[in-house]
Amino acid sequence: MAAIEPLRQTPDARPETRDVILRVEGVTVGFGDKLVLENLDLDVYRGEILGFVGASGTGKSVLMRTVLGLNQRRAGRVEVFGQDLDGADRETRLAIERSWGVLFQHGALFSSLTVRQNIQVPMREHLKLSERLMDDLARLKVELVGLAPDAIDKFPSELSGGMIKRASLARALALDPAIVFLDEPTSGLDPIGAAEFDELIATLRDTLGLTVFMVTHDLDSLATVCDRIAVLGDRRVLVEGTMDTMLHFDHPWVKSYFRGARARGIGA
Ligand SMILES: Nc1ncnc2c1ncn2[C@@H]1O[C@H](COP(=O)(O)OP(=O)(O)OP(=O)(O)O)[C@@H](O)[C@H]1O
Repeated sequence: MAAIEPLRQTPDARPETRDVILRVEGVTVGFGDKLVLENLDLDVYRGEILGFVGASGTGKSVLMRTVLGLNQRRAGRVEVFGQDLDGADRETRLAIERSWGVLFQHGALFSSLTVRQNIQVPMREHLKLSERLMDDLARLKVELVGLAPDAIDKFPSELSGGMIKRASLARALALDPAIVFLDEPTSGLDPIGAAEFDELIATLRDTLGLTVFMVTHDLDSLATVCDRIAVLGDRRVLVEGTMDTMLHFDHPWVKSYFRGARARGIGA
C-alpha cells in the first residue's frame, strides 16, 4: 500500500511548485437522462482554501459527493494524494478516507448521540483506541473548534446553529485529516457567526496546514478566507482564480454574482 503522507504546510502561491492534493479529471456525472457534470477538470492545491461556487442546482454538492465516492461517475478520474481512487486497493482507499473530513450541509450530526459520541463515530470506525483516549481526543477537538467544554455532553437539539456547525467541524477533524470538504458551512448563520466561522477555518488552515474545499454561496467567505475560487456553470468549471479574476471574467452569471448588488464592498 502506498503511504499517505501527513500534509502539513502553508500554501505556496507559485503555480509551478504547487502540490496537487486533489485532481478531478474529465468527470461526467448524470442521473437518468440528466447530465449534471460533463468532462469537468479541477485541481485543489495543498494548504489552500478553495471556494467552490455556482448557481443553485448546478452540481456543487454532486461534485463533492462524487469525489467522496458517494455518487457514481460516468466518466473521468479522481486522484487524491496522487492515488487514483478507482485503482486503489481496499487498504489504500481506507487510508485515503481517513485523510479527509467532511462537513455536510446542515451539519448532519446524529441526533441521538451527544457531541462527544458524534466526534467519536469516525474514530470507532477507523481506529482502535481506548475509551479514555477517545474521550481525550474528543475534548481536544471541541476545544479546537472553539466550543465550550460543557458542549461535549450535549445533544444536537440543545445546540445553536453556530454550535452545530462547530460540532460538525469537530467531527470532520476527528481523524486529523489533511483535507476537509465543507458544504455551505456558513449557511444559516448570522453575519457575525459566519465571519467567526470563516476565521476559525482560516486559523485551522494556518495552524494545522489543512487543505479546505468549501462549497459556498457566501460572498464574504469567498472574499475574506478563500485563496482561490472555482465557479461551476454549464456542467464544468467556468473559471478559477482569485477574486480579482472573478471580477474581470466576462460571463453573465459570474458578472451578476461577483459584481451585482449583493457584491458591493468586495471591490466590485
Ligand atoms: N441522487 C440524485 N438523483 C437525482 N438527481 C440528483 C441527485 N443528486 C443531485 N441531483 C440533481 O443534481 C443537480 C445538482 O444538485 P446539487 O445538489 O449538486 O446542486 P448544488 O449546486 O449543490 O445546489 P445548491 O447550491 O442549491 O445546494 C440538481 O438538479 C439535483 O436535483
